[in-house]
Amino acid sequence: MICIGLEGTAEKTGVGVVDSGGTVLFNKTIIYKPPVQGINPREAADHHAETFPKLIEEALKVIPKEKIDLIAFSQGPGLGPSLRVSATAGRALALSLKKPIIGVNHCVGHVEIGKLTTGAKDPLTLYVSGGNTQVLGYAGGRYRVFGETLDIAIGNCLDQFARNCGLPHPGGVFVEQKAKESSKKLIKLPYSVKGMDITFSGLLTSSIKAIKDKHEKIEDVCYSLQETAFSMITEITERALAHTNKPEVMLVGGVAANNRLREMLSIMCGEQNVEFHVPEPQFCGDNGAMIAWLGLLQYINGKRMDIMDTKINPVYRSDMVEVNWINGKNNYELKREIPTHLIGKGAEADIKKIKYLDWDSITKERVVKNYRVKELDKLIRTERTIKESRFLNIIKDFFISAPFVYDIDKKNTTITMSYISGKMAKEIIDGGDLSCCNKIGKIIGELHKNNIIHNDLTTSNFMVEKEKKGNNKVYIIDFGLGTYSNLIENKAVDLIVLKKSILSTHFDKFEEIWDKIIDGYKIYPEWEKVLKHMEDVEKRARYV
Ligand SMILES: C[C@@H](O)[C@H](NC(=O)OP(=O)(O)OC[C@H]1O[C@@H](n2cnc3c(N)ncnc32)[C@H](O)[C@@H]1O)C(=O)O
Ligand SMILES: Nc1ncnc2c1ncn2[C@@H]1O[C@H](COP(=O)(O)OP(=O)(O)OP(=O)(O)O)[C@@H](O)[C@H]1O
Ligand SMILES: [Fe+2]
Repeated sequence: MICIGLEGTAEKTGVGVVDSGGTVLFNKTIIYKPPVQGINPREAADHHAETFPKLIEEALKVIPKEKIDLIAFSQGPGLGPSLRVSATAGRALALSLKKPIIGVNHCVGHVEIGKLTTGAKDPLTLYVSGGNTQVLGYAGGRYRVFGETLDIAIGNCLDQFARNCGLPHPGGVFVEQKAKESSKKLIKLPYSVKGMDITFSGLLTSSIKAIKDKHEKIEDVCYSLQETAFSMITEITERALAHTNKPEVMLVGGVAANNRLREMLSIMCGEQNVEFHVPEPQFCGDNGAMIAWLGLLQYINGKRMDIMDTKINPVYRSDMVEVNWINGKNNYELKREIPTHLIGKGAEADIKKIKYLDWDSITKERVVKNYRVKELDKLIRTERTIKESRFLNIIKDFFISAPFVYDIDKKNTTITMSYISGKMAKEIIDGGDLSCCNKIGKIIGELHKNNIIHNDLTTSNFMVEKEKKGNNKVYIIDFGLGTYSNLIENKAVDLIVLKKSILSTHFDKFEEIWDKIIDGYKIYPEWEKVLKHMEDVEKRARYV
């Protein structure tokens, strides 16, 4: 079976032809370059209208039209005017060739072409492009979003920065070039990570200010912007890896072309002992082959679409797609392995069990992250070690259960603390016992009452110990990203980070878990305000 795929979600027009054996028979992309300002959606759509007929004709010269069995097009997400042209081109082609049509999700297309061309089987995928920044992994019939940007995409950040500084489009390419010419002076820019999620708008504003107000050299700002932004995305990928224990990482999307980002991820994967995959450049950015391949996967496994179903969807999320082409709970049973001398290995730290005096204890050592430049790495590890030990001490005043800090070694960024003999809440919940959820909510309510924001709330950061009476004692751990704030906004984001991690990890029991957590959270008198504000933040962001 042979499928022709039409890609036109933004400013690139792509046509690809793929057969059901996974051979790419044709793949060509033409990019519309806006003259000065950013992409004008109408002009991009005009570009598609002009370019699709030419590219389709070219493809059909290589693969005669009689051999085409299926037409696939990118249904979303993307810019409305662009999507409408690609859908119209798809429908016209399907009618004229009298063949079936299928609309596919662009983001999942990136993942599937990546798997096809790299051989990755069950990767945690970092998808970085002009419109999206997501950490995706397959679980229970869908690609789950473990982490994502809470504001703009990384590619958009690089493009907007470039535009503001007079560099051409696509900005990412020119930022990479300029960064190479830098004397490697690292300018301090906001490093904003919230658990497995991330934000870029503060980083964008500060980078532009560094040029315009502080008159820093553009090469040094490009270098610092790359080092900061890519360290942030590598960190959230590593955190999602520690959370999911996937055995492979794959990098896809237009920004995957960046050599420094590839280098960082490859170093991180080496240190986590998991495989790293990245497709060849033609399959990193938007392309027609990815649309054709995903169309084939869905069609062969029984998905059918009427013309009526081919309406575009500009906010089509990756986790909305029902995956009908992967069998079983997980298609690949291998898991990331933690070295035997450790009891835990998170995104930041190695956890070892030791005896301190006579007590069962652990050391949490924030190990050197070789993917980050040394000065940034040292700063982050030191800051977080100090913060974590402070918060662990402070919260004792509020009767919140957490490990006792016995010792801090700032030089080696290591904290010695009491050992909690229980299991992670994640495992307990996975086992069907939700009795810890209410207490989790209470702990968060107590923190927020005292204006403490955790910033990494996941079910891996709560531990549950069974007490003799059969009760559960719930502990909170891992305060390295914590901050003080009385802003409802920050409390809302704290809960959104938790909500999204539960949606991706405990998707089949989400409602039940969330209701119990919110029930507990109601000990915080302003809970209603926070929940209301969560809705506003969710509406404002692109992820709903
Ligand atoms: C929805 C869809 O239209 C959108 N597509 C998209 O963003 O095009 P894509 O080809 O995947 O990525 C383009 C982005 O990739 C960046 N880019 C390209 N080469 C780069 C490089 N060497 N370094 C950094 N960024 C680079 C560009 O600056 C631009 O922001 C998406 O996938 O989100
Ligand atoms: N005091 C403790 N007692 C027992 N086990 C612990 C303790 N602290 C941490 N662990 C185990 O080690 C794992 C990793 O710890 P922690 O979350 O503090 O590390 P991290 O590197 O900061 O994680 P993250 O990936 O969230 O950044 C925990 O999920 C837990 O299983
Ligand atoms: Fe894309």
